[in-house]
Amino acid sequence: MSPDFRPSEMIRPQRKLTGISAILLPFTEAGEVDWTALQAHILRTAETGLMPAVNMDTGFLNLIDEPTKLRVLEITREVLHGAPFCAGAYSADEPGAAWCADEYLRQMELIQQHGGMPVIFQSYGLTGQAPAEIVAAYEQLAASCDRFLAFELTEDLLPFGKTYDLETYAALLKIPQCVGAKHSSFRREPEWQRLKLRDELRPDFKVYTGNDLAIDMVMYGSDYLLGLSTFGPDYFARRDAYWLAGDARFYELNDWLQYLGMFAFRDPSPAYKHSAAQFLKLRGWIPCDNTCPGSPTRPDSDVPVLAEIMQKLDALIA
Ligand SMILES: N[C@@H](CC=O)C(=O)O
Repeated sequence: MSPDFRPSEMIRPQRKLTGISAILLPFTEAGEVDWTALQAHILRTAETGLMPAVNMDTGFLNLIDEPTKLRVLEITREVLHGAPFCAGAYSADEPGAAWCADEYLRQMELIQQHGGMPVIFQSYGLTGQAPAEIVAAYEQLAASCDRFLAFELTEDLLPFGKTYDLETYAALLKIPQCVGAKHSSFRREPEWQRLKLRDELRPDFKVYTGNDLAIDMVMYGSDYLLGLSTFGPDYFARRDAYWLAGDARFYELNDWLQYLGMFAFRDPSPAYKHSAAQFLKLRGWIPCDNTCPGSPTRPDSDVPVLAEIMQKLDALIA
């Protein structure tokens, strides 16, 4: 395993990208989940060719209760009619908690029963362990399913997130059921290192960038599982088509999507979910831009900025 790499030599032109989109859970004026809008957004996302990922950070997985999680899975199964999707498996806990395999296994079973592929959402109990124990935890979960995705999340978004050391990542690559991993450190270098390691050890393994601040990581060999794509699965689908075709229009579309990402994921970054609601309301896709109770908000003064970006993006895909 070598940490040496030249990003310019890693560029993979005209590659078919796999896009997974972490779906925003929309809310009504009364602070309830807007199930109708959720259903429409899952369907809209799948119709663009992106795979929906529900019950992720963008779906407020650590804030919603069990019946809500379950209803999200039911609606996703109903609306997709067998089309593939991913969903976060998570064991809610507190700092200092012990690893709780049983709850993860239960969540994974539920996701699979609904036709989804589990994404192992981190928790204090998982990431608070020593590296060897973290690997053993993933191996334990792997025994219960055919396919799952691992997920490294930045602490900027959730306090129990963790970026593993490269040895731990290499051990994940050796778990056959772990078919990919979302990398959301929000830094390029560890993702380039993971791509290099992937190419050396297991070329079929998917590195999904979760870096909403560097969505061009797809140029270097990453696929993506982004929250930003929930703002505009249609924009992302077009960008990906341009990359596959070697069309120069990829770059300007990517630039404007990145401007949207930089704006929406600025400090405090967890408020990006409110930005997403503001943007989806501007698009006419949800009737209310309330975010999940308990989640941080953006000011109303963001809306004209988002509107300008939306107009530019709409023009670019017209
Ligand atoms: N969009 C992600 C968070 C950022 O990487 C998610 O929903 O999990």
